[in-house]
Amino acid sequence: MSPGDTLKTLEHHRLVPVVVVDGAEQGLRLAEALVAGGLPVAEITLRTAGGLDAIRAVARDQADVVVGAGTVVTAAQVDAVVDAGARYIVSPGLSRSVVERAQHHGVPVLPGVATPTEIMAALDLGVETVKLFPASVVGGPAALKALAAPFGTVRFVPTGGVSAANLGEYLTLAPVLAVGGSWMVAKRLVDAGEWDQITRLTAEAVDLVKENS
Ligand SMILES: O=C(O)C(=O)C[C@H](O)[C@H](O)COP(=O)(O)O
Repeated sequence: MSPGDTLKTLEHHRLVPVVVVDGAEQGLRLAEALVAGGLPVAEITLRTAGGLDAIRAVARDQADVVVGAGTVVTAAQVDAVVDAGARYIVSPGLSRSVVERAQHHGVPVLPGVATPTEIMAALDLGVETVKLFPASVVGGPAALKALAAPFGTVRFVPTGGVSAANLGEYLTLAPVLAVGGSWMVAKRLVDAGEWDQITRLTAEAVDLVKENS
């Protein structure tokens, strides 16, 4: 899959579940639960020591799932997650070294931005799809609309505080490629092995995306 195709797949699903898992086994179970809910997409974060193993396991055993790496903050982590099979990289902020390392590997990178200056820095680096983070704290859909206005080519993936209650407000905005969020894959559900509940919440979210697209 080319870098452009990966972003097209995210745009097709319009929803990126932000996942925190302890390792390969939880990662695989969670990916199965997401697929069962109709969403073959996962951003597995490096917030846990087992995140990298989970990315590797899902990339190897569940090739239909478009697996990306989240919370990537160093160039060395970019190397590690690409080696593990991550197809896209998400970062909480904008780091030149992370972006350039991802570009070196030919893997799409979504740096986090919260200001016009950061959007311009992303454009300087040749990045036109960014994560708005933390979306609810910087002002939610109204902030996204205002930030996007001067930047006609930029697409956004608002993340942070997105939920079933407000995803429609984001998805109806043209510059929004997809939304990111953790509500359907909450860590407490993962730790409790509530895979059916995760599937149910995922299916509900997928339906909401359809209603709002
Ligand atoms: O870990 C990272 O790299 C992040 O960027 C943070 C996640 O995107 C948010 O934790 C998701 O936000 P919630 O849906 O409000 O939980």
